Amino acid sequence: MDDSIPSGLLKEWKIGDNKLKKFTSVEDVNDIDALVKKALAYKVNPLKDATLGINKRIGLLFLNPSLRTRLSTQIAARNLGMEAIVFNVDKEGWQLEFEDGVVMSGNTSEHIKDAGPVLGSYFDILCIRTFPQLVNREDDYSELFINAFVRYCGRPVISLESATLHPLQSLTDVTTITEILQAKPLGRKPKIVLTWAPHIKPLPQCVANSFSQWMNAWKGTGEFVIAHPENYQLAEQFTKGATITTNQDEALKDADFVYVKNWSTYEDYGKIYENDPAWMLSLDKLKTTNDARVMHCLPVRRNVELSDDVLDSSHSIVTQEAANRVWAAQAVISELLK
Ligand SMILES: NCCC[C@H](NC(=O)CCC(=O)O)C(=O)O
Ligand SMILES: NC(=O)OP(=O)(O)O
Repeated sequence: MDDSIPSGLLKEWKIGDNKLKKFTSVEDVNDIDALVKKALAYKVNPLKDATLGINKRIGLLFLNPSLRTRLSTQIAARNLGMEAIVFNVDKEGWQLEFEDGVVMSGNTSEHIKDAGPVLGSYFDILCIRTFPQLVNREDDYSELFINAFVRYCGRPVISLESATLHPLQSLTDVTTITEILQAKPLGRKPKIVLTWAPHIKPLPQCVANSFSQWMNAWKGTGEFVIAHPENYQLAEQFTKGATITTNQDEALKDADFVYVKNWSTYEDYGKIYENDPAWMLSLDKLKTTNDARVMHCLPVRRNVELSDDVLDSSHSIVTQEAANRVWAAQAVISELLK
């Protein structure tokens, strides 16, 4: 499949100014398409702003594991001339406390109120990954960790996936869809389907929430459909505007893009109610689609969430999607550097 960007298009692109101050949600972005164009322009010419971040430092703090986010963000920063320092707080740092006013007589050794300003003195931009606990919905959905981080570090913050959202992933996803449609235009806006998939562990709702939020905000979305089993509805604040169904076959009809993701329950929070393998996308199910491209943020559990025959087929664009993480991160960092 040809996934290159037609070079003529690049000349016509006027890349707008997003005036980003932080990047924790689609709500921080004024113009999604401008950011996407910026990402695709970096893909064509990775080093076009190679000195923009010279003598600047970006700190990447991980409270949870990562492959793509950590590496692509470091590469993106390097392409802009920045020094990137990764800190695995969960393994190498003091255990951080994020709640205000607590008596710190338990496991946490350092408050974000103290660590935040210190980190802010070391770095020009700070990034953090903090998964949800999946125990108390109110706590997770208040985004306690990333909000405290934003509040106390005094620097522009990039979310590397928080308790409820994964905006760098979603920007990449919109970028990848745009890239594919530019290489092979449909002549109409695409039908995009987010489908739940089985998994063995209770997973965050972040990627699904975030994809829904971006799909609903993006002008390029034609029809956006979310398919999930009974009792797997996501938070309405992110899905409002989407068509929601429990009939996966119905959702898949004529789809141009199918985004596959597991999430745990939102209402009765953080549970697994359903693991019917019938929800796993197969080549057979893709027959009613418009030769759909299949997306997944990765990591993916093969033959649980997605079958080998789909992942290893030409439908799958998961590698292209993951590769594009670099350009999305580079677009965001460069906006924050301005
Ligand atoms: N950053 C991308 C996804 C991260 C996380 N997946 C996971 O934890 C998968 C773990 C596993 O399969 O063991 C999620 O769904 O939000
Ligand atoms: N998609 C994604 O965020 O991957 P990592 O968890 O490996 O960073």
